[in-house]
Amino acid sequence: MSVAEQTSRAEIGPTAERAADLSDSRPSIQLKELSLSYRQGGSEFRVLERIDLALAQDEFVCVLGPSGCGKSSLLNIIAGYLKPTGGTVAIDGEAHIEPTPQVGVVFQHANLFPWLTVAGNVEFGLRMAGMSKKERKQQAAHYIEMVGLEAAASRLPHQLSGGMKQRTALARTLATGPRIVLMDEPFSALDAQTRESMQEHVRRIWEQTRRCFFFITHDVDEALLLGRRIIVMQPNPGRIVHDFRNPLFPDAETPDSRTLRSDHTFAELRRQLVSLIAGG
Ligand SMILES: Nc1ncnc2c1ncn2[C@@H]1O[C@H](COP(=O)(O)OP(=O)(O)OP(=O)(O)O)[C@@H](O)[C@H]1O
Repeated sequence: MSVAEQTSRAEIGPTAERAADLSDSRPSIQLKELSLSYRQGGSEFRVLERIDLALAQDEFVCVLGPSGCGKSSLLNIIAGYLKPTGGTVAIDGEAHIEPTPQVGVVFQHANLFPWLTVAGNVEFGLRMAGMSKKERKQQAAHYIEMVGLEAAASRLPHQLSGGMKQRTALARTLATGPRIVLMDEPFSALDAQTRESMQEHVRRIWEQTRRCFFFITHDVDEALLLGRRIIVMQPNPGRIVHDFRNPLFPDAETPDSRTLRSDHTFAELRRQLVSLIAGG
């Protein structure tokens, strides 16, 4: 590849070049003119303003932005936990206003039931949904295997490492069959080595499931290594300032982290993203 080609590949385009518009897949989740404000004293504090976003059913989207730009608020609205002040959220054209099994969430902390084993935690939502014992055991075993925890299925949460707890949380969320999986900085409490291994797990799981993953992170490297599409937000009020396809994934192939990091464009994309997040 020529230097000119490498440079253009590393250029982050303007917001106008919406990644969603370039997508072949039909949108699964659609946010239109979304806004969120809180009343503080006598005045209004605008957290999110005019967010328009279409998420396709098989995308891996990473959301980056400085602290306080409204990333978690946006995720909580998509999850149905928070009601926007304005605008709409729709799943397959249907208004989405409250939590539904179609939207799964993985938080920074796994929040497992301490009295249930890994298998018990993964089965819990399935039991609540009325699935038969045999079926939910099979379903849970499938997802426990997917996250690589077969050998730990009968352990209690206090017998698990941080990474294992997060893998259990991911299996629990995936087992309920959501259309979209929202993840709010799921690896930020983990050490660097565990974090890298979790990134490989998530990348492989996305490959296998091809569901929409909406992944919030503060870590530019993490976004570049995982996100096929990257969204950058800015605060005051929180809005999307960039939304682009990650040029490190030019096709359907999913190279591993080492290959991606050694790509000529990785460092340049990283530099541009750090500058964008800093408001450059
Ligand atoms: N219940 C609330 N009342 C008033 N302001 C709130 C409330 N919840 C959030 N905010 C404000 O909304 C803004 C966005 O918060 P949010 O947690 O969504 O940001 P964030 O980008 O996820 O931040 P971080 O990266 O630090 O987690 C912040 O300024 C926060 O103080």
